Amino acid sequence: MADNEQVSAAAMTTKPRKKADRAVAKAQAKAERAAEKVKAKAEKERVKSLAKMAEDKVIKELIASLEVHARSATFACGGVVPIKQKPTHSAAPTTDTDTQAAKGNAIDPVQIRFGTSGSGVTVTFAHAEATSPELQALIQACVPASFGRGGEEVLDGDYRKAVKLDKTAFATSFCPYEAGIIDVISQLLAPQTVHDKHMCSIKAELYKLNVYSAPSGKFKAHVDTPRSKDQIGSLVIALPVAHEGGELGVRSAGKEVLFDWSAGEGCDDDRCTIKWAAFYSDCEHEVYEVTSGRRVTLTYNLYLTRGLGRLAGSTPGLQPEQLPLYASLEGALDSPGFMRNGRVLALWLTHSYAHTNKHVNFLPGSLKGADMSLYNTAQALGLKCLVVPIMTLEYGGYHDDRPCYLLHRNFKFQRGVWR
Ligand SMILES: O=C(O)CCC(=O)C(=O)O
Ligand SMILES: [Fe+2]
Repeated sequence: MADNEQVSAAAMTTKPRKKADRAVAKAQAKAERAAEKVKAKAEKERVKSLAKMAEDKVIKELIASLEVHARSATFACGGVVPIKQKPTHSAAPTTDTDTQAAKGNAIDPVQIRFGTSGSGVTVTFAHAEATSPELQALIQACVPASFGRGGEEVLDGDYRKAVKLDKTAFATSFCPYEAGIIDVISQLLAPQTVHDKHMCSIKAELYKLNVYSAPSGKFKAHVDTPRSKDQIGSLVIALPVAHEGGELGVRSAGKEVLFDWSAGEGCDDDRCTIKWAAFYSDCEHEVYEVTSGRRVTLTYNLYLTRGLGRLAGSTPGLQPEQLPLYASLEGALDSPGFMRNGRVLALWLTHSYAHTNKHVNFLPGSLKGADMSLYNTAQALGLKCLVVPIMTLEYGGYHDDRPCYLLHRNFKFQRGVWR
């Protein structure tokens, strides 16, 4: 009995021990499974972070390429148009300007008429003559030039020292279309490519006549107030009047282009020219101080209008396939693992747009310079592109302080956020 009791006690003690062992083994197995899971997760994270690093590298390279693209793109252009001179008995033409004039590109001397009906005055700009009585009378007829500050027109000689005539106060024989200037601007600032669906053209509208005189005639750094939502830029025509200084500096993406129209740059009594510059509305620009003489300019507002469509057989000037950006973007898209899940690649635009006005919203047709060639490059690579304004948090949407360009093979819009 005592033995039996012992056996049964042993049996009783063995049973609970087996149960405990099983529990330990179960816990061990669970812990092992958990450890394996953690290991697998860590491995997955490692692979994911390697893929992310590879993708980040591709994106970094692409961004560098986009920055170069933005910096090297055209945001301002300019040129020289010779003025026809009275025939002389001098030797055959030798300079570039003379050769152009001989080829028939030269325009008639520019006339400006102003004054009240019946007592009007005509100034003819055919020589770099800063002292003619007619020019003096023109300057007398001008009034101090104001500029926009905080939504108001203000006069502040420290910021802008110039006089002006509004377009209602004068007439000019000069026509930027006839001079071939609008053709050049259209090609350089509103280039069209085979990939464009919407043809656009440029319309120039006379705005003002300005005179910046020495000493200290200037207009400090500013961005022009757009005169309408479809304004794309400004055109400045420098009439042949002798002066020093007064260079026009135009800036975009950290670069400045300087237009120097002072004497010694090809304007004297024998070879007289019109000089011009055009730039996008959102470019900061500045007229440096005029140190001698007078700088007389006509300004035009440039608007984008819908064109008539491509003429059969015409060859567009821009071929995105030849832009360095094409190779970079193609390389990024071909990289294994780059946005495999079909996310959106959002790229900031270089220029600003009046995108909120539905009536004149030609986007993407109205994209400027670097932005248009980016759009066309993406299209040439078969990407679906959208130009989309990014909302600010105040309006309940996705926030960032820069406008956004979006492109990728597959993209979708979810809960107000591009993913
Ligand atoms: O005369 C120039 O070159 C530019 C003038 C200007 O910036 C303006 O009128 O807004
Ligand atoms: Fe300006």
